[in-house]
Amino acid sequence: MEFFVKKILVLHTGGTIAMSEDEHGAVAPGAENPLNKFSEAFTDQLDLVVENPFNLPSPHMSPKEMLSLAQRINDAANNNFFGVVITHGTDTLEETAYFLDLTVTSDIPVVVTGAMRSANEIGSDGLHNFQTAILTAASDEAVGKGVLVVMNDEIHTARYVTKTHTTNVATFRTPTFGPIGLVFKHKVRFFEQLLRHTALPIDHVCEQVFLVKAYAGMEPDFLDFLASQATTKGVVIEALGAGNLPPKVLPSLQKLLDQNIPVVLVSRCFNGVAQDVYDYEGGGVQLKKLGVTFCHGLNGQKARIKLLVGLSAGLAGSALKHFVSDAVS
Ligand SMILES: NC(=O)C[C@H](N)C(=O)O
Repeated sequence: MEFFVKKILVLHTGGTIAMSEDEHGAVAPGAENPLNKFSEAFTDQLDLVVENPFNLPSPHMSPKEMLSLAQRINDAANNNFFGVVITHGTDTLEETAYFLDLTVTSDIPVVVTGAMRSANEIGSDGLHNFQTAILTAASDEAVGKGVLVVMNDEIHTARYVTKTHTTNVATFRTPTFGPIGLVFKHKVRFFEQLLRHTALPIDHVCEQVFLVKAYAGMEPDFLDFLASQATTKGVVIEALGAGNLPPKVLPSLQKLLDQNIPVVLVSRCFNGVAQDVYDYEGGGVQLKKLGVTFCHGLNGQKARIKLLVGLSAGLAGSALKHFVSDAVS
């Protein structure tokens, strides 16, 4: 029987996993990504093709870079790659991972990973995460699971995972649902499966989609400002509790909706799903009647990515509402 060597595309994009610490403890990128030294590590079992599309701290990442990654992955899927590993800074990793989840049209495993400690720090987690991400991307069970985030021996879905700690290596968690698999010493095990959605291929990104967090005593100024800007394409609001807002902002929401600017609501709570439960002034029942779209199950930054992808794909009106409101669609 012919021995089939799986071809894995590795895309290094920067972040702490590609950085080192200096003698004063400051962490920064160097001229060479330290992970490039380890590309040979799996060559007898896998054919690793390594590319360095950019070397950015992830706060420098934007939907334009995310789109170029999606295009490269779609291209790789058509060229006999079994899977893809992306190394990425952790600050915005969940946004890139979810963007790819929504826009990569193939079923091949796509695994995003990063590190909380840079390459030369004691207890550095980069190489281990890189290795387990490769193991996952090469596993037959990862096919058709959507984009995955592998960190600290856990496998999370791009749709629900979030960064929960500023520095701890166990920072990536999936509130409400939990991880869907684990990486054992030499094996990948899945325990759950996500309801899949159909990806939306896009060829450009419309970036003027804003994210606003609600708080006690919120004044309408910021939403009014967004409503006054001709460039505003959409607004996501992290609302209070089950999905409520201070009454003072209702006229600003009306101004946005009157201009057909979609307003999407999620909860600022760490767990749970925004719903139209309360019928007091500013409560979810009234917000829904006003025309606000409730996004079920995503956090604010991911609802923003979903709205941005929907708008970039040309969706509008009820089609956009349906796409954004259901995390599964
Ligand atoms: N751990 C990390 O990667 C954090 C870093 N600031 C980044 O996202 O690029």
